[in-house]
Amino acid sequence: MKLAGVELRRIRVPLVSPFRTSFGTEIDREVLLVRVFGDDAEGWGECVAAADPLYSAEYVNGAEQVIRDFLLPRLPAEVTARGLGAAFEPVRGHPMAKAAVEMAVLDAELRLAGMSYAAYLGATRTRVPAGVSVGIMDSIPELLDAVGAYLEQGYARIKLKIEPGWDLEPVRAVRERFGDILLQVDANAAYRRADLRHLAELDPFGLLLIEQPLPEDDLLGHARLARSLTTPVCLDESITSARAAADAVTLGACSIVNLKAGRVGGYLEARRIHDLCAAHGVPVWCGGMLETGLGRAANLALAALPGCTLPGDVSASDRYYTRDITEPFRLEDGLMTVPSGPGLGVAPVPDVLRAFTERADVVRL
Ligand SMILES: CSCC[C@@H](NC(=O)CCC(=O)O)C(=O)O
Ligand SMILES: [Mg+2]
Repeated sequence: MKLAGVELRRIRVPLVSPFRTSFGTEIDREVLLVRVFGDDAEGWGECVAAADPLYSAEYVNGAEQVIRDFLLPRLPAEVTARGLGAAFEPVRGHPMAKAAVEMAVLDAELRLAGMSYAAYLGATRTRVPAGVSVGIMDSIPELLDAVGAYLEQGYARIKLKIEPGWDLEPVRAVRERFGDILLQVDANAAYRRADLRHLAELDPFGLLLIEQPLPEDDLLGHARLARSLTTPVCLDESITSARAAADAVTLGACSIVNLKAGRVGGYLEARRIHDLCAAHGVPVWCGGMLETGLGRAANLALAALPGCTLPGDVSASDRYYTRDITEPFRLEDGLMTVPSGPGLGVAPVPDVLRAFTERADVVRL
């Protein structure tokens, strides 16, 4: 399709409560939205890079600059989402920036074609079970209250953020209070090879998986850990592309993969990782980056692919936001409905978007 321009919009959305991980605490989300428009369509993309480069090397101000200065000048006159991989290839790295542009172009294309993200990606379900990510808390009682409330709401799986000093005790407390619920942990690379014996003490708790215990570039450390654990190792930050996924699985560094479009450069690469893992019997599930309803819509389409056999971090809008910029996604009977409208199937609510907007400008092409 022919694009006339791209709007870059920065919004700030408060979180319902602080979200603490091993790499820091977020109290609000500074989000970069990308809106592409042409004579016959528009499409929305959400950049998942946070304000600070703590989850990975990207950060929202940097992503915005990379999009302005290096990606938009490379947009071909006739643009397709499939063609962006080659167009953006000369730009090294910056997968979250690239993913945001691709997401917007794909949305515009699919709205024009009257096809949903779910249909395009190959979703096989119209509703998916939702897992929820629970941050590090100040006390065990506070954690148990939060987990109890999420289970009350119907979440199918609990994921606990852990770090050295907050791992065995919270897992034990949740197991003792709530029994054999689906339970997993995510360390966001907080441990080191010296901690392998300590991490093996998680085995008795029957966790679904332990997510990214070691640094993203330590595949051999994860392979050594995987050989010493009964708990499956899942990788997140390490899986930066389909090739990285193939290498991690071949090396035995993981037996489960967290799918995140922003981390791998877009939903097309995420689909390729899904297909590769499915072909080798490696379960995948859709991870999250505290997306607004725009990214949530695309993630639900991804979560509905056949290889996504574990509940994803695809929680309802109110897990993070009192007001989402789209109509809120709700959890019903423990399930999230996959949008079925053209493209993302959702769009920002204008007056809510205006209320959260800090600045916006259009880059004419
Ligand atoms: C700010 S933490 C974002 C990355 C984290 N994401 C989550 O824990 C799930 C977030 C969500 O529910 O969107 C992860 O490493 O998997
Ligand atoms: Mg993770």
